[in-house]
Amino acid sequence: MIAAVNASVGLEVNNLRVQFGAFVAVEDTSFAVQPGESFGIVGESGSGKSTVLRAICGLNARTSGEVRLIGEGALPAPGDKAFRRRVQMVFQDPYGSLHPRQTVDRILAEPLAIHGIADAEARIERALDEVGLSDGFRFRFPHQLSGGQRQRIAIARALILEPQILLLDEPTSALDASVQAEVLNLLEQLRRERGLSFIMVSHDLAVVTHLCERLMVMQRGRTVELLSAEDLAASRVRDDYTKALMLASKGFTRR
Ligand SMILES: Nc1ncnc2c1ncn2[C@@H]1O[C@H](COP(=O)(O)OP(=O)(O)OP(=O)(O)O)[C@@H](O)[C@H]1O
Repeated sequence: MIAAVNASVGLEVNNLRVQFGAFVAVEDTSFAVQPGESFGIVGESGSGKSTVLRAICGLNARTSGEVRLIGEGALPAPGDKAFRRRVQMVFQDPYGSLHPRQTVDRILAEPLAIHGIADAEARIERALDEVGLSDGFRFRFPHQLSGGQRQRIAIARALILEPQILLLDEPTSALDASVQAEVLNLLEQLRRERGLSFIMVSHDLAVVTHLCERLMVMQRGRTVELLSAEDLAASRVRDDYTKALMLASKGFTRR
């Protein structure tokens, strides 16, 4: 396993607003994720959670507001190639996000080629090892993997550039309960070992509180409240919408 080589880096979002045509999907959204922190974004479908993650990566066309890294030393701005290397995204549906006609080997080599990194062999081997898959998986296609294995490959692809922040968009929602727990535990282990910061989106409070220390609740593109996982577990919740989400999340318990 690799120890964290760089100090942890966090991220701040100020007054984010994202518009699709006349529709405002996200507005007045501000939050800060401290270096090494695990931060969750929850809300029902369509509340704007994924749009916030995509905005951080610069993937939405009409976006205003500020996104910046926080931590020691000179840090790259969004739009810089170095920012994209430090901030990596893991998508909800690994079947959709992994190229169906590429072997694992090529899937993992691609980001290295884009960023001009030479020691592909060693990095691929290490990334597979870190997500608990042996070298024997290197030449399989996505359809030759289980759902949990596909998600592990998607995580390995995100890790291969040694980022400092992972943006996780419903990383376990396509998996059944036991595999979901395995992948969440793997993510938590990687976060601790690498000193990563996480921003994780989910509609499921049980999943978010398994992994996150603080969270933001969103409804119709706006922040309902910011609270700690402890507050949530102790039902120190102000807003009725958050209370309704708690009721809807069966099996919601603090880890
Ligand atoms: N490219 C786009 N063009 C137009 N509207 C969009 C686009 N992307 C998202 N939206 C709209 O913005 C709103 C927020 O979408 P978003 O995907 O961020 O929600 P979400 O909370 O992540 O939902 P889910 O949990 O279902 O993924 C939705 O009403 C969606 O239809």
